[in-house]
Amino acid sequence: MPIDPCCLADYEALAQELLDAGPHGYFAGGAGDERTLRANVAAWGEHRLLPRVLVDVHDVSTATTVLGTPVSMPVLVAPVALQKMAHPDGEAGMARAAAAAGTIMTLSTIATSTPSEVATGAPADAPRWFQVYVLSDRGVTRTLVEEAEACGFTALVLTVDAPRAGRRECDLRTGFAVPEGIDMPAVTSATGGSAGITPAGFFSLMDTTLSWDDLETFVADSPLPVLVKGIHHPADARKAVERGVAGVVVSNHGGRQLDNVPATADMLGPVVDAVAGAAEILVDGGIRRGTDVCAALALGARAVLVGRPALWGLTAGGEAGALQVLKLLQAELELAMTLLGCARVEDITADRLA
Ligand SMILES: Cc1cc2nc3c(=O)[nH]c(=O)nc-3n(C[C@H](O)[C@H](O)[C@H](O)COP(=O)(O)O)c2cc1C
Ligand SMILES: CCCCCCC(=O)C(=O)O
Repeated sequence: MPIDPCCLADYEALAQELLDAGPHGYFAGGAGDERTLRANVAAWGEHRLLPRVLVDVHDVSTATTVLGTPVSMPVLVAPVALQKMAHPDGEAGMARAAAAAGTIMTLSTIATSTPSEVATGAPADAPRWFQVYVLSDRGVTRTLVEEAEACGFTALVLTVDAPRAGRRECDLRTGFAVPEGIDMPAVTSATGGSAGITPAGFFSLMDTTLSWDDLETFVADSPLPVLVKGIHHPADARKAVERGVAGVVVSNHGGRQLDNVPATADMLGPVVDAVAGAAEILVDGGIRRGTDVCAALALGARAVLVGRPALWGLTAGGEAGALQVLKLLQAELELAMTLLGCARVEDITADRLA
């Protein structure tokens, strides 16, 4: 790595230097005018933290549990497609990094490795989640989910905010399409090959009839706990909980789907209130600092997920780079907790927000 990165923005700059314009635009870009993409980052900074002093912080721990699984910190790795396009270590490298950091990695349906490749390429006992896109060819989706279940993945994350691709103008400008030599097994199963496919082309494979009844059936039939990802509206969070989900991920897909929706920092509180403890609430979008994690927890999230930051680490240094990013976030979180007067994650409560 050319410079010694000391914050996530440094990894972002490194990744931009390393990637060609097409892949960089695909990874970094958002939808439309990218208002939501920018707002996601900015809004965490608007939730100011209010420390308590003279609290014993000689032994601060970032450890917690998510859906009952112990993790070293309330920071998980979000599902991100096409990781071998960032670095040859790909999703297996990301899974090893997450395992070494003591946290959970979520494998995308649109990964460049199958669930079994990731399971064999990373420590067997590390908890991993599988993200589900329901394609029109539901057989492809079913086969992947069954593979993930058989390989020991411990939860399913059903993404519901992407019946079509958002208007991703970076991709339109660069003419981004998946390069030769990068295979996405799910796409190859559905279409016979993945080279040359565009994001809009991929999303045209989605089952746009997906409904609340489908969610109910999916949850009822699943041997694994199900989280629903891409919830914006508090009433949808309640509907999901009524259908039995174990967790709700407040997410706008990193500002890549509908532009001009609120930042996730601003959607989180109303969802927490609507769910009222009936399921765990996670949030992603724009988390770039340990202080952002504190704000999310103070607003009621059980944990956060990071998408691009982990990907920038992977781009910059493969598995080791992704691990550095996760460790950096953990160190920032531990410092923020110390200065906030919170020795334990559960001490980060609403009264720590100004
Ligand atoms: C390049 C890229 C690919 C993504 N691929 C997926 C995906 O396959 N499935 C999914 O549910 N979300 C996907 N997401 C959304 C992320 O899971 C997550 O919601 C988002 O990245 C969080 O915002 P952040 O990047 O600011 O942390 C993707 C995001 C990016 C940036
Ligand atoms: C060309 C592959 C597109 C995969 C789409 C994955 C995704 O969710 C995203 O936001 O991008």
